[in-house]
Amino acid sequence: MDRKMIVAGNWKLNGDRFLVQDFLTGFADTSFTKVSPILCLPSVYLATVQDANFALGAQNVSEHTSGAFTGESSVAMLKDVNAEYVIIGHSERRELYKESNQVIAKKLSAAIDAGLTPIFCVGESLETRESGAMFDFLTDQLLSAITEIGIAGIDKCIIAYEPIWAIGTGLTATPAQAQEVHSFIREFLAEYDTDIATNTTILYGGSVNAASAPELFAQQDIDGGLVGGASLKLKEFLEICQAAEQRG
Ligand SMILES: O=C[C@H](O)COP(=O)(O)O
Repeated sequence: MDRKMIVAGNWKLNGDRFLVQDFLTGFADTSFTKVSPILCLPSVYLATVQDANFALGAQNVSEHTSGAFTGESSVAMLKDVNAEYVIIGHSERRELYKESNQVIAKKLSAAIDAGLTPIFCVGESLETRESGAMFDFLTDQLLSAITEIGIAGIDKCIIAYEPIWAIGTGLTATPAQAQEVHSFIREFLAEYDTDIATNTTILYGGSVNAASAPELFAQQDIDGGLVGGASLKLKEFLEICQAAEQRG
């Protein structure tokens, strides 16, 4: 098995340059060896980060390379400002900006072609879970990506399972609920390639905090977290990284 633990913070539309500076200072003396911390900042702050003890990610990217697409950033632009990762398919992008599985697949393709690592998000609503259609829904999300980028493309992604009902609600999936879906995702990938299934990093996201992280990260198929609200609090985010370091 070749999976490194990852803790990725997603600041969403939060933070300012002072908070960026606090994180640069707060991480300066850290020396994580088993976990890779990533911060997905609002894109305007990416270029302000130098010599960080964490990797940089963006929260979105255009599927287009250039042109009349007001407000968008291309993969090349993100690379220009040293982003190595980009969140693609977050449920907020799917819901609020109507990003379809097809558009998300094209974004994955653009990112991979440029050498950016996508953090590819999948996850169901409570309604879908309770209707019994959860695994079919997740299969559709995964399948549309594989159709575009192939299983070799998935090998270049980090997958994040984020049940929509657990995002920003304080309702964390239980470790068993999260493990069940992570295991399902790995089994789904194994139908294509067992090595890729074994080696793909799958993060859990949805109200992860310092208290819930150790038990979540102890699950066999959970390789870290995609952390929203708690990634804005330096001390707590460091504690979450530490929990992943101890599991790793
Ligand atoms: O990208 C992060 C997720 O949406 C989780 O956010 P949250 O930790 O605030 O629930």
